[in-house]
Amino acid sequence: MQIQMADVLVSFKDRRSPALSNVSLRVEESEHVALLGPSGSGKTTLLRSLLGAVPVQEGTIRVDGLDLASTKALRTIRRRTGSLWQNSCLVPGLRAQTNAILGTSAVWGLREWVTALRGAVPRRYEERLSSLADDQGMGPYLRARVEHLSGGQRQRIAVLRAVLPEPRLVLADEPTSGLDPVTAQAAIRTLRGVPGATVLVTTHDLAVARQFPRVIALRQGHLCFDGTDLSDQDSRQIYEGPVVPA
Ligand SMILES: Nc1ncnc2c1ncn2[C@@H]1O[C@H](COP(=O)(O)OP(=O)(O)OP(=O)(O)O)[C@@H](O)[C@H]1O
Repeated sequence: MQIQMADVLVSFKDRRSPALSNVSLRVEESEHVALLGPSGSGKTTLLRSLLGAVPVQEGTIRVDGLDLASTKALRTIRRRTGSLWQNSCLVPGLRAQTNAILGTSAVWGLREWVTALRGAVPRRYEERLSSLADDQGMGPYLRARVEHLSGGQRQRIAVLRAVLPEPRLVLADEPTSGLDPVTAQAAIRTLRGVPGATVLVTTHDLAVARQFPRVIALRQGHLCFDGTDLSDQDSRQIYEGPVVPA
């Protein structure tokens, strides 16, 4: 899906400075973008704004040409998006595999609900889930209850949940936090493996960001970098330099 943000301002109540200031950017269909920036610079807010989850006081956001100011457009975009957030909320008491398929529930029929409620995986997702889980090293844990998984294992189940419906937009907020380098690599591969999807991933890991064809950075709510190659000097500027909007 194509994303167009024009002069977006997001300001939270009781905050001195806006979380996003005058942000304009365009991301093309199928583009894969890493979003960098110091803690509190507005990365999560930017992702959330694409799902209408934060108050946008000024500017416009269009996803797939649809203006997110419309509730109907928002519903459409949310249906086509797979997302993963920090402290990804998995449903306790359910198996990992049930959590992993939950993102597909909008299209389940009665038989699939019954299968899922029994803790099994509806047939049409079995093969894809098993192959994605194996790639994440999660095959042996699919039948475990999520509260018996480690933080990193839960994170990987959240990755599976985000991509299983084959969304057209993938939004992932720090998907590699808490993962070892090999597992982090697998998580990024899975998130970027949805055919044709536009992918936006926030990260604090420069090595992860450098794997993406495009990197965008925020500093105190302003866009401060947008490019294809992130040099060491660029990264120093993003984290330590003065706030100069791109
Ligand atoms: N719901 C909210 N209410 C009030 N302030 C908020 C809210 N969400 C975010 N903020 C503020 O907006 C600013 C940007 O936050 P955001 O979570 O987008 O940053 P971030 O770049 O994702 O940070 P991190 O890397 O630490 O996750 C911060 O100053 C934060 O305190």
